[in-house]
Amino acid sequence: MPTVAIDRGASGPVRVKICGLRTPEDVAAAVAAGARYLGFVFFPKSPRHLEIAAARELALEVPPGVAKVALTVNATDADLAAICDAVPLDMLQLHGTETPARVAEIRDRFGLPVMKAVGVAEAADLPKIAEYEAVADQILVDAKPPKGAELPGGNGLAFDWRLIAGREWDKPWMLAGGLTPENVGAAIELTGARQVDVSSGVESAPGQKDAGRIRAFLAAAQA
Ligand SMILES: O=C(O)c1ccccc1N[C@@H]1O[C@H](COP(=O)(O)O)[C@@H](O)[C@H]1O
Repeated sequence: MPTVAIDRGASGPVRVKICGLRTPEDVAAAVAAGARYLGFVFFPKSPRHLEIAAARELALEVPPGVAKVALTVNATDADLAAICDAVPLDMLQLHGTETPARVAEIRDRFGLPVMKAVGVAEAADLPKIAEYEAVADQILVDAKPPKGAELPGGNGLAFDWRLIAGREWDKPWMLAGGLTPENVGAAIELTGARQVDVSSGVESAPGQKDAGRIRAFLAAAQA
């Protein structure tokens, strides 16, 4: 059963997702700092990739009330089944080119809330959000990766937040892409985001989380 409510987060502090956790120390630091979502990456090209057994061990350490999110990229049903069977999860984050129909299929088949990432670089990218709102439980509004990028996310790249300033969507949403302890306050102020997601911005090197930067990010997001 999911341990967190999925809503707009209108009341209370801004909710933070720390993504790409790889060690028990990472999990402990994110939980102690007050993260509401923890992301585990299942994408072998990523420096944050986890084997399923390792993710299971980490997920078992997460207290109730903190959502455990599996990030996948164009995963097959077999891949998803292997992850969902072994790892206690609260949500799937789909970060590839999954179509709205595929998102709906995954949501039905695996019985978990789904957050679909939508890449934004210009105003013409925004209508895609509405397409996915119809089938996903949450939308992750992320920076579109540069052409030819190895990773479809986790590149530490921000988009022009003015593109979504004051925008409202029907479904809960989260802001991502190049957020850091230094810029997250401005990003929240400009966009009105009530949920934010970070990976590279709380690392000392790719895949190496930094407990001090995790604390600083939470403090800045919730200031
Ligand atoms: O973090 C990764 O390695 C990753 C790999 C493949 C797809 C998405 C990935 N990360 C997600 O990307 C956004 C933004 O990350 P960043 O803060 O700009 O580094 C975030 O949602 C991560 O969950």
